[in-house]
Amino acid sequence: MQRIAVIGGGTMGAGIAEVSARAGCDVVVVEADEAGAERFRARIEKSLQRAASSGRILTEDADAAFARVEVATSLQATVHADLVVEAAPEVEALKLDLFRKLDEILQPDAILASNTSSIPLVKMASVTKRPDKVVGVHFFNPAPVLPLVEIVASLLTSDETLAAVTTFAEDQLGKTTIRSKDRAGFIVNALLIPYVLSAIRMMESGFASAEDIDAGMVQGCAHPQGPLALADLIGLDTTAAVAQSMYEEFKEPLYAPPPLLLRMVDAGLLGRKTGRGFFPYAR
Ligand SMILES: C[C@H](O)CC(=O)SCCNC(=O)CCNC(=O)[C@H](O)C(C)(C)COP(=O)(O)OP(=O)(O)OC[C@H]1O[C@@H](n2cnc3c(N)ncnc32)[C@H](O)[C@@H]1OP(=O)(O)O
Repeated sequence: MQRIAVIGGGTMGAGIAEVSARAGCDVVVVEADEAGAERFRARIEKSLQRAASSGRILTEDADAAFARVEVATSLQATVHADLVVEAAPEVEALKLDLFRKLDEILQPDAILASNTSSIPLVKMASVTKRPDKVVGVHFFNPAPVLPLVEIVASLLTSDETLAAVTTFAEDQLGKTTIRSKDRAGFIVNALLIPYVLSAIRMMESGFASAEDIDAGMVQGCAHPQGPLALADLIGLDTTAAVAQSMYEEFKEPLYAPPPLLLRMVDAGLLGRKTGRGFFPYAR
């Protein structure tokens, strides 16, 4: 697949655009407005510079990847895409609206994928006239670094669509794929989110400090970062949204977002992206 469109140039969208451009694809990123487009440009430029300065890619390859990425503020820019990856915020109404509009714009054989981590794919498929071409491709943050992509089939996804996105992720992007059924949280978040929520409850109850909880998992279990730093990386708004979707699907109390997490989201303490979450970050 050569022409890739990414909807949303936030943390995940920018990472997906970067890995696609580095793989030689022509990428168009659609942002809501010019300010969002500017933020996206700064984000991808910083990440490519980081990859080049650490020697992971050559400077000329980083420059070439940057040149392959175009930014637009209208969905119409996706008209020639072979594959669209929607990476908008985890808000169901927003995603359904995007899928409805994209379905009208795209060529009939284009695949419409979502990077959702928790919203049922079949709901997005059902608002289009191409439910067989709607599929989940779930990347992990930071997408340029982590090798995994979860491929999620809804009850209506065709085998051809699954094969096409698996080939794209594995052969073009060089990622490893795993397959999940269309259940809130899929494989990784179904395991990860209860762990992160347990750490938040542990802190909220005064059981241990944020520093000690994270040190416990980094020093005691060799995790690359502790659960609270990880929540800050994922974004506390995204963490709460994923937890809420999983809770709504399974009614399992362990999935319910704890009050501290909800209050931090209300306060705009969203983690790395706002400079403060469980820990402070230089911006
Ligand atoms: C909720 C969603 O639906 C699903 C999810 O995304 S769940 C979240 C999954 N993510 C994780 O679990 C992340 C776990 N943490 C990690 O892997 C590591 O801590 C980390 C990669 C974030 C940082 O690694 P660490 O060694 O502490 O820091 P650092 O040395 O700065 O970075 C390691 C490499 O990653 C790169 N990197 C780190 N953050 C990056 C970013 N945001 N963008 C691009 N590259 C990044 C660095 O350039 C560095 O590359 P190099 O070794 O070639 O120079």
